[in-house]
Amino acid sequence: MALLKINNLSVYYNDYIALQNINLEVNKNDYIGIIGPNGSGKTTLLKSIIGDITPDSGKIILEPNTIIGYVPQFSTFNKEFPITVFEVILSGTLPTDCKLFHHYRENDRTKVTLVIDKLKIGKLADKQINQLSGGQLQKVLLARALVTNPDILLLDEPTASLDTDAKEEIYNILSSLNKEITIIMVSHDIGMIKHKVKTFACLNKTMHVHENDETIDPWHFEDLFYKKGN
Ligand SMILES: Nc1ncnc2c1ncn2[C@@H]1O[C@H](COP(=O)(O)OP(=O)(O)OP(=O)(O)O)[C@@H](O)[C@H]1O
Repeated sequence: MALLKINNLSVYYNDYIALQNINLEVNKNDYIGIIGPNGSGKTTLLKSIIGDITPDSGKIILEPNTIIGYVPQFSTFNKEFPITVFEVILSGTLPTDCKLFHHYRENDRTKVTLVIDKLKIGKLADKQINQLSGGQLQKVLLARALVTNPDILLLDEPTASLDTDAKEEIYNILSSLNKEITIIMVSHDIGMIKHKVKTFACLNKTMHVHENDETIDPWHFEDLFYKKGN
C-alpha cells in the first residue's frame, strides 16, 4: 500500500479553482519535488495533505499510523516572537488539540535533544530565534518538523532566500534524511533540485508527474506541465 494516495483532489477558494483533479501516489523513500509557477497551488496542495484545507472533492488516503512533518514557508514564520531555538523545536511535540497551558513531558525534551544532535545545531539551542541567519532558522524549522519522527516530510520552499552554500547544506541534510524519510518538497530551484529529487510533480492547478531522468532538462521544463504523466 502507498504511504499516501491523492485521488482526484480539487480545492476551490469560493469560485476560484486552486487545484483540479490532482492524483499522486507516494511510496516509502520517495523524494518528490513539486514545481510550478507562483499561484499554481503548491502550498494549497501541502496544506490539503496536512489537513489544514478540506478538499471540495477527492480523497487523501494515508497509510494507518503515518506521521507527517511539515516545514512551512520560511517567510510565514514570525522571527520576532521571543522564543529560543530549543522551545521552537519543542513546540513540534505539541498535540494538534493542545490546551492553553500544556506541560511538556521529559520524553519530549529528550526527543528535542536527539534531533538537535542529528542536525548538529547544539550551539544554537539557547539562542533567541531573531539571532539566527536564514539558513540556521531553516534548520530549526526542519528540526521542529522532525521531532515527531515523521514518515513523510513536507517542505514548502525550504531554500527560498538562502545563499548557495546554505542551500547546498539543506539539500545535503534532506538527501541524508531521505534514506529513512519520504520527502515531498515545493521548490522554485529547478536547476538545483534536478540533482536531488527522484520525481518531479509539475503543478499548475492540474498536475503531471515525471521520473527525474536524463530526459528532463531543467532549463526547458515548461512542456512537463502539459504532457500526460502518470
Ligand atoms: N485563503 C485563500 N483565499 C483565496 N484565495 C487563495 C487563498 N490561498 C491561496 N489562494 C489563491 O489560490 C492560488 C494558489 O495559491 P497557493 O498559495 O497554493 O499557490 P503557490 O503555488 O503556493 O504560490 P507561490 O509559489 O506564490 O507560493 C493563488 O491564486 C492564491 O492567490
